[in-house]
Amino acid sequence: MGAGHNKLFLELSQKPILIHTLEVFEQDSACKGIWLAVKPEERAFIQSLLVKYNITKVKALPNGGAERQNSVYSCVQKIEDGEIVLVHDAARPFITIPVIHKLVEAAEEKGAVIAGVRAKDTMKKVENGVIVETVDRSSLWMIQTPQAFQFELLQEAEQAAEREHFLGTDEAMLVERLGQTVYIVESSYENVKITTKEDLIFGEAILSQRIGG
Ligand SMILES: Nc1ccn([C@@H]2O[C@H](COP(=O)(O)OP(=O)(O)OP(=O)(O)O)[C@@H](O)[C@H]2O)c(=O)n1
Ligand SMILES: C[C@](O)(CO)[C@H](O)COP(=O)(O)O
Repeated sequence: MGAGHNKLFLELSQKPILIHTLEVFEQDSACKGIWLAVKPEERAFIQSLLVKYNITKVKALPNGGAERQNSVYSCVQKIEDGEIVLVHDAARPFITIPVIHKLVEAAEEKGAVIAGVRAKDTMKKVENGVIVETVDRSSLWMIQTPQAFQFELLQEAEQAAEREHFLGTDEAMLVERLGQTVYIVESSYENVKITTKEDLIFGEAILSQRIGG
């Protein structure tokens, strides 16, 4: 993003991205608690934001790690018990309560369910600037968060990955390694991960359309 500081503090419609994300879970009456991994040097500022925006469901703010998976592990260690746990990127502020509920309902039945959308573009595998394969996109999905799991399954998957020094790019990979089936719930193309500057423009457009409509 090149923001010079944590991109999650950048504002969309005069509110930090982090707060947009937290507000969705705050407003979801089915959400019993939020565990938020933070950089130690940002903890006090984040606590002040939670007070300012009246975010009340945060149960703990453990230290995050070098990689996303390490941060998730810190949070999972702090959760004492639970039924369904959702892992969500703070950088995906446009998640909606209906998608969250679809995930939770499916996870209650199936154990492991993740959000995703179908690939829209033609997909090719490229090596050293050369096309090596055109991949059949009919079975390709772009994976998002939330990723929802029965708590004990996520705990087991996280502990196994930690023990075996396996680093994945999402939680489903850790559960797949256990031989467990992971299911998909169709989400929305609006649930983007704010990654580059253009995503801020998409984000403002999504918000103005939601407020306007
Ligand atoms: N060490 C890390 C890195 C990322 N995340 C979480 O993972 C999400 C998705 O990661 P992303 O934003 O893509 O990665 P960053 O490394 O934070 O950002 P960037 O790629 O823009 O530098 C972040 O919103 C944050 O919630 C985390 O908890 N711990
Ligand atoms: C979990 C994720 O958001 C699914 O798309 C993504 O894999 C996170 O990856 P990042 O490299 O940490 O952004």
